[in-house]
Amino acid sequence: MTGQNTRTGSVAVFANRDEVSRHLADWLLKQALEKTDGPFSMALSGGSTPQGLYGLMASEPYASRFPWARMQFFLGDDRFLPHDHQDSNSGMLQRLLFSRVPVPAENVHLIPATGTAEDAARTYEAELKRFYGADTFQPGKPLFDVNLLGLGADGHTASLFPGQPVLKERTAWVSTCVPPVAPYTRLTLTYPAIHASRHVVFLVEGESKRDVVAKVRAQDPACPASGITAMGDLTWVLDRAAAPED
Ligand SMILES: O=C1O[C@H](COP(=O)(O)O)[C@@H](O)[C@H](O)[C@H]1O
Repeated sequence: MTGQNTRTGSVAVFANRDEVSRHLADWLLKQALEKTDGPFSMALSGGSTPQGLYGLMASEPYASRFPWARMQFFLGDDRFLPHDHQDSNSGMLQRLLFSRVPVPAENVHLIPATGTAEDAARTYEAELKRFYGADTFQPGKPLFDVNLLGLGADGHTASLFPGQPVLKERTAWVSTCVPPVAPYTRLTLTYPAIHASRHVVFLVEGESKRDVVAKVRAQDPACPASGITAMGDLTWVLDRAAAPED
């Protein structure tokens, strides 16, 4: 399965998870090194799928090659939990990546876990706006160079869950979401904030995701991931197990 469609994007399929991680680490390194006219900003996904990639980025030869001082890291979503909780995406990223590479602490922008979830959403949105330098998105000026997204078996991406009010959000950059089908209150980038990306990359692995990949690629409206668009390009990076048959 390969090909390009303006809305659903291009697809790259790799033999296994290690090859997926290696491809993405190489591609991210190239993107980061080529961006010399300003910081290289990324929104990172949580969950289990990207953990191999994060571990690889923190290992040699990648750890010595990434221009960490020029990289700015944000999260696409998190569970509203203390960062040292085992189910916190921030905690996972700290353990696997940020604590193992020389990225300046001020370049790591974790979603706050204090106050109310609503307070945390507003605080994170203000941080994104400070970084972006404006309160509204400007045409042709992405917020993120790369937005890495995962995909849940129910079609959620980031913490945009099926049937939730957050799917209708067109103004806020960050919102709360309380999915009835998944644990924890979530904070998530909204559709407009994800759209403001030079590259959106869906990273999906495993046979259990094959059907939902096919649904999203067919633009099934029941899957929140079907609503994802990008200012720039959208790419699917899959292992063979997750790739629908042609
Ligand atoms: O809840 C979440 O789920 C998705 C998918 O996670 P995975 O474990 O199936 O890879 C993830 O992309 C998101 O960041 C996370 O909070």
